[in-house]
Amino acid sequence: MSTETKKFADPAAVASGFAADFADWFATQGQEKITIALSGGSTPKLLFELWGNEYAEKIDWSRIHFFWGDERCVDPDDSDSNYGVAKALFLDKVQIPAENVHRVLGEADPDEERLRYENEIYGHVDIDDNAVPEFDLIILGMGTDGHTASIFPHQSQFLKSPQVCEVAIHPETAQKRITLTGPVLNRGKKVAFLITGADKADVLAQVIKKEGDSDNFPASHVEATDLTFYLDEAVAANL
Ligand SMILES: O=C1O[C@H](COP(=O)(O)O)[C@@H](O)[C@H](O)[C@H]1O
Repeated sequence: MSTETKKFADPAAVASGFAADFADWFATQGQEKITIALSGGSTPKLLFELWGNEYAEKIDWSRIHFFWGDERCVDPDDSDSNYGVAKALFLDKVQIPAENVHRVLGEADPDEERLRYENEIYGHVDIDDNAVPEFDLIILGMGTDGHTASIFPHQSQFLKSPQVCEVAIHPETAQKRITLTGPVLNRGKKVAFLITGADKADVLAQVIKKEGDSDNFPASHVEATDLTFYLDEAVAANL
């Protein structure tokens, strides 16, 4: 297992640093089809803008199949939709076949969609001996409460769920979400956290140092074999 921490001056530098590493990693991938789970929220927006502009012609996007680590149960054109954000900033700007974009149907019944999405994942992603999907790359974020994907502290049972996806509930808004579970996050062949902002510095230090309340933060339970934290100076202040 290798865990690396990379620090950058600000959120824009985090996005550029990750995008550059991503391009290098992509160049080493021999397989025709590459499976990637994207994160949502505010942090990856700068990355999506870079991919949609500077990297539009630099990557053969047609080899990539995109999935989502989590999605809010809203219409795809709702401003809360993780898919909607990626589509507007990036997917609409690059040459990628529509069939390579595997969005969670946020507008569907969550319990039915959880199962449909699991099948969609099984149709494209390698699995291990225990039928756990192994994405080539999973990009994650972390909330101020230590949640990752949509595994929140009050639903930490999803960290060990035998399912591929679960229906999560946001602790404050009660918004339903579909999330990949802990075993799937941990089986990602490569996992990258992009985390920025002073308001997450305290929690991040506990997550990385495995101190304090770290056990209660879902992000601290991601233990993939190839794990990298891309951080800005503000969030890395207490490391
Ligand atoms: O709700 C979510 O939160 C986390 C962190 O988001 P951020 O806005 O603090 O960057 C994100 O990773 C997840 O995908 C998203 O749905």
